[in-house]
Amino acid sequence: MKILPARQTRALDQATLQAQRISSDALMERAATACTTWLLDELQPAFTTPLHILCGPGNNGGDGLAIARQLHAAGYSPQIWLLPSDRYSSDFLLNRQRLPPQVPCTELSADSLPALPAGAVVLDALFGTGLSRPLQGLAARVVQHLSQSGAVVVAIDVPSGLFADAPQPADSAVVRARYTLSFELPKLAFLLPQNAAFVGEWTVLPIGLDANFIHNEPVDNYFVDAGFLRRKLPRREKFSHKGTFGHALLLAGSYGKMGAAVLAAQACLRGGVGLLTVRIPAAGYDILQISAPEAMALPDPAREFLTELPELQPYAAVGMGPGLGQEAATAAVLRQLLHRTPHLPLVLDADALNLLATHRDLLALLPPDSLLTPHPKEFERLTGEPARDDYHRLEQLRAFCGQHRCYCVLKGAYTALGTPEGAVYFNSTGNPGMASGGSGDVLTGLLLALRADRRLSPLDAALLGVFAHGRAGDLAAAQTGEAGLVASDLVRFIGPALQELVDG
Ligand SMILES: NC(=O)C1=CN([C@@H]2O[C@H](COP(=O)(O)OP(=O)(O)OC[C@H]3O[C@@H](n4cnc5c(N)ncnc54)[C@H](O)[C@@H]3O)[C@@H](O)[C@H]2O)[C@H](O)CC1
Ligand SMILES: [K+]
Repeated sequence: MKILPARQTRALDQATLQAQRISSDALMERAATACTTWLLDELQPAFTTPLHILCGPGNNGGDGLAIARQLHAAGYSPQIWLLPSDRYSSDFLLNRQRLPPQVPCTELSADSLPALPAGAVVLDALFGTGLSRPLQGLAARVVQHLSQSGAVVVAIDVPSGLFADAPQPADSAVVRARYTLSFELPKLAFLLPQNAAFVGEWTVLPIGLDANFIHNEPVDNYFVDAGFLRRKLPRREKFSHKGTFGHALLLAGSYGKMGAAVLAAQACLRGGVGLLTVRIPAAGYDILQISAPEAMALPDPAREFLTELPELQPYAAVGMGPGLGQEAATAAVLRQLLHRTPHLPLVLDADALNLLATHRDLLALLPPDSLLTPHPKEFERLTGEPARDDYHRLEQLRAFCGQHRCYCVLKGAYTALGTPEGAVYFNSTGNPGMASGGSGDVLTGLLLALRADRRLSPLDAALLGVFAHGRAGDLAAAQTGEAGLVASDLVRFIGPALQELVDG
């Protein structure tokens, strides 16, 4: 799915009205119907649950008024609270008129705020994508009042006070929603950790906005769900052989961290690689042969860490990083690798990234389309500059990928894949159970397998790998629970996760 900024969202509204020859209030009615349906189907409030709807002066408030009318028609007794303004949108006014007289409608003021018992449901329809400045005065006071209550807050389109695609000043008043119901496409703000406490659980409700417009509109950000990846992973043809899927080389492990090499190797094998050779320090030889018998072991002359780069001629892709350590001799191996692989697909992770950050001249040697997989701390070391906030980090990601012509997987909830062209793809799979040691090693191995597969573009390999890794985590957590999930469980579910992508 594309992620549209607020400005393009308004253009999308207009395009929809023209393409479908409908009035703006008809579109508002659709949006309200989608919200009402969600409330009745998912939240299922009792008829006795106190239901308050806070309405601002624009179309977000108009949505709230239309939802109130629909809830009233369904037998509920919503109470409306209006934020006074000197200007109301025309669809707000129209829906104000359409409101049955039985629905109580009160103007908010500092002395007149709704009493909100714990368990009350509050729909926040104060401000949506039209928010142009931080909330102040009465609106901020209402938000504060809401935060202090134990009410279940459902934000309509966006939690009021939250900018849909830009940071707001620290300490701004923003509604803390339990649920956010957004229309058609997700907002960038929903995908950033700094906004998690405001957005809560978010859902996108389809309201039939113009698909043509969405298709043609250029954007910088994408949300990657299963539909987005449909048919990107080709099935394995009957007459395919191991050459089709490539021979990968993995450089990994050091004394005490041989497990990282094992996990990455197992993930690469489960990722469908044709052949895998693993370069490990000599002390890792038995460990690897026993725990990943399908892989060939190519031990380094040194016992505890890597000191020599093997011949690269046989390989379709090279991965380096898991469990490496940061010895000077290993840094020299990375240097040789970068010098000798101007065209080989590379996947770099963990200590390979830390070595890049401490030997910064190496960054200039990265072959185009290299794939880097840092977590935020490693990414900060790579850029050399702490991010001011999540939006700044995204700008750093775009700049870094553009400057080094690389793909960069910034790991976290909604892992963000940056591309050399400046796009960012947010992943939709995965769960907090994956925030534990070894998960990253598994991702590296899986990505290495997909980069060795000559049928896939660098972008598709990265998108598919990140998605399947998270999906494997979701499948595993269904059995182990989140706390009990360990990286080896991810390995077991890579196969099923990839198969789902093939089967669509
Ligand atoms: N996107 C869709 O498909 C649809 C969206 N709908 C809803 O419409 C809103 C956007 O409506 P809009 O009228 O443009 O903006 P708002 O309601 O968010 O409010 C604008 C209103 O408020 C003033 N304002 C802005 N910031 C502040 C502030 N900090 N303090 C006070 N006042 C402020 C501004 O000047 C305007 O007057 C969208 O989110 C959806 O909920 C449609 O219903 C249909 C489809
Ligand atoms: K809102």
